Amino acid sequence: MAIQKKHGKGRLDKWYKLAKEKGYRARAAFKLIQLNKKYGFLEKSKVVLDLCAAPGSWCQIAAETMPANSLIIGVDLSPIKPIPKVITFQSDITTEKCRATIRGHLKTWKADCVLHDGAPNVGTAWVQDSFNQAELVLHSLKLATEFLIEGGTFVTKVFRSKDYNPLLWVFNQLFTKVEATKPPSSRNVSAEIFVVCRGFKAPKKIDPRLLDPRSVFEDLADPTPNNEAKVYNPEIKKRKRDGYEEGDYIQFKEIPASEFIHTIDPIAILGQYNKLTFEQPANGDVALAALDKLPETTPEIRHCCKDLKVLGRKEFKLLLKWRMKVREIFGFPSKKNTATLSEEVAVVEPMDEEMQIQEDLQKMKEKVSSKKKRERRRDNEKKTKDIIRMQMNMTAPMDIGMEQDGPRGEGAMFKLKTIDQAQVMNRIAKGKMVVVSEANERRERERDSGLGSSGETDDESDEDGDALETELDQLYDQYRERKAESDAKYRAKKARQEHDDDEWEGVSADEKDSDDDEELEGFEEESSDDEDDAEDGTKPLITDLDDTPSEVNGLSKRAAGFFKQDIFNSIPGILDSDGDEEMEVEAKETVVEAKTTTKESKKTKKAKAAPLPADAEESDDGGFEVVKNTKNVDDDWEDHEKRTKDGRPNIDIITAEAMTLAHQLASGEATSYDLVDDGFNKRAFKDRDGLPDWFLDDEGKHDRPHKPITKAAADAIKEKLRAYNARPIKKVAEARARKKFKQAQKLEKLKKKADIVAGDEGLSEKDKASSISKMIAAAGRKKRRAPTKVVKAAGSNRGINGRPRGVKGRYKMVDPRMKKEVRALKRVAKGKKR
Ligand SMILES: C[S@@+](CC[C@H](N)C(=O)[O-])C[C@H]1O[C@@H](n2cnc3c(N)ncnc32)[C@H](O)[C@@H]1O
Repeated sequence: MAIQKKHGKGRLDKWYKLAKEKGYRARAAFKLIQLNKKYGFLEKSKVVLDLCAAPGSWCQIAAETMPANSLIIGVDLSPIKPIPKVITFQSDITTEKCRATIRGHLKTWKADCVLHDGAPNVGTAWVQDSFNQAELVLHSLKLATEFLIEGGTFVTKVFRSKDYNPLLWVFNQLFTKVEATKPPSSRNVSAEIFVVCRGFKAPKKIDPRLLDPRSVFEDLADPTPNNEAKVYNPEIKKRKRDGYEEGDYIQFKEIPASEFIHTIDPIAILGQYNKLTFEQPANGDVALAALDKLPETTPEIRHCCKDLKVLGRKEFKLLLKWRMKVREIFGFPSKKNTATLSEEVAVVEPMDEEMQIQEDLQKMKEKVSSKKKRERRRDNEKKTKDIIRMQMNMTAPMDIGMEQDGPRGEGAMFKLKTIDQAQVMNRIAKGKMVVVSEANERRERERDSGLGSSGETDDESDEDGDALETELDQLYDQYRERKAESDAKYRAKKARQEHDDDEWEGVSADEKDSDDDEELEGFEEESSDDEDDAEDGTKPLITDLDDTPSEVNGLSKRAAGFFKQDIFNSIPGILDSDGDEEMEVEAKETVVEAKTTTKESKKTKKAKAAPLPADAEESDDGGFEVVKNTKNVDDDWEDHEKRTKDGRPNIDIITAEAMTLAHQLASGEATSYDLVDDGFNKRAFKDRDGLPDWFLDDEGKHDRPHKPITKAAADAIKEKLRAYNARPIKKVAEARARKKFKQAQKLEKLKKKADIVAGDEGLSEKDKASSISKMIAAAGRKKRRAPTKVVKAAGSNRGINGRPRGVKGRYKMVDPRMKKEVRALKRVAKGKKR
């Protein structure tokens, strides 16, 4: 029997349990049941030969299904425990002895059906096994051709490997109908498939080559594996249900790091293996030892080598660069070497002067253009970094480009303008990371054109690295895209991210639309988008900055911006708010945004919801419209909440923070305005656009204001919780109450009876006292339960389910066996011996 992990995942599935229940020796029984259900070969057969039959579940099914007095012969390498109506013996089906034994059992009969469910023992040494599955199938087919009757059926298990097609071809030569099928009980992860060959042609002579593994399987030589495709195009990688690839049975593969240096296809190694090892083999590896000692083999490199499957593009690049360096040190041919070599070998003919000048000119031109491109790339990278920094609140938008334009940042605005021409600022204003991908795209285009980073550089040593990077970037991107196609989790994550982005854009529907447009339209068409935006009234960030007058009411631009916040609107004299509608609109949006993002501000507003409307309506011009908006949003969800009779929201205070807040409000220590103010904290206005989820999740844990709590509030909450916990469970409380009620009823009855006895004039005082005490004693006595009736499970009561006829009250069914068992148990308990 094949060695299988007894408790492996999925091993104890429903078929396994069903087989146990039904008394079949293996879950494989269901495979034959299902195959037979589809093709119905067993019912028609009188003689069946089961090759590789241990432990014998197929024989069991055959014995169950075939007509009475059928002949069933089972053979296996492993012994098979006797099965009624089945002849079994132990033998190797590939041997002559086995063939002779079968012949002996069959005598002159022919088999109607030959079954084969064999699998070479799959253990650690399966690879070394002399017979692989396909060969075993061919051996079983050989026996089938010898013992099958004309028109008979051959059922075999085949593994979907490169040998599958040749096998099918052979079957088709010998049978009229060949069908491959996978019964439902066969595990999806298993590469096995069953081929049912019907209508044996029984040719008088069979070409021996048809049954010779060498000639059958040699035709399809292993195609050269495309390892690069395996790494970057996983869609052509076989799925797990097809089993392991031929000759590739190990999941965890490691290879000496020296091999990685040696190989001409390093990407293949990175894609195929899990680990690059520095461990010395038994017979020693000088190259590996040298590699291990090289200073270039840094701890980081070693770390990367430990698990190749978790590496990203950066680490792959690192390893490839390391390989190149080491190859140079070892003197292996590299691109550089080859170039110099070919230069040396090539016979250089002297050029005439004009050609020389032209060539120099061309070279200079190329140099200049590549330099420009490099600079542009650097600029883009810089900008991308700046934008990310800005989005992470590490820098203000005004700082962008300052480093490039000198300490005073005079040219910063011009730099921003340059960005604006490319509609970058628009996107920044919308809080998208498109800019980043745009920069990437541009870089991509540069690479595609064969220039950019892969072009010539001043520094020769960069050249190889850049080319490598470009190539790797492209391959890695392809790889990720393909992975995304096959990886549902990744797709879902990506979709979620995109969805999140949309939600952010959703602050204004127009923005969303225009964004969608942007994605559809090309880069050059984007200027029209800008115009649309301007029409929509959504001003790009750069225009806002320019539009702000340098002095407002004698305040500087920044100071004016600060005092334009809503909070100062109600204070007369700070800023003339006339004509500042735009700023108000912006402020409103910001508040709504802050509300949606910050749970804290939500909570605060929830607590404060009731008194707000009055305040909000009080002043129209003081920027309280913002609060009005807020209220509307709050109302939506508050309507769903329960309210008390006086219309106030029914809020259960369950945290110490909320209790402190409530206490402060009640005692007048804090006002509702303070709560609103608290909502406008530094965290409320954080721009979280484009930040990775993991970062936001982590930040979310700590990035919220910690409200102070008072000891009294904490004690109050504790007390509240204690009271909650002290409450008994409803059912227990009900039972207790019922018991109490019954007792009270009993007492009442007793009192009445005692009164009657006491009022009886015919009784002496002594008699009265004794009868009352008797009554009390009787009431205190527990009612005796009616004894359990013992019913013998015999006669009409034998094997019945439920209450026997004519028996009321508690009963117990007994049978003679049970009596004996109970007695025996008692004896054992007493320590007696029979
Ligand atoms: C999956 S099990 C068969 C299960 C069987 N059909 C049942 O229903 O119980 C595969 C069997 O093939 C047997 N086998 C493998 N190579 C064999 C060989 N050369 N000759 C005979 N049996 C072999 C193994 O011993 C193993 O018991």
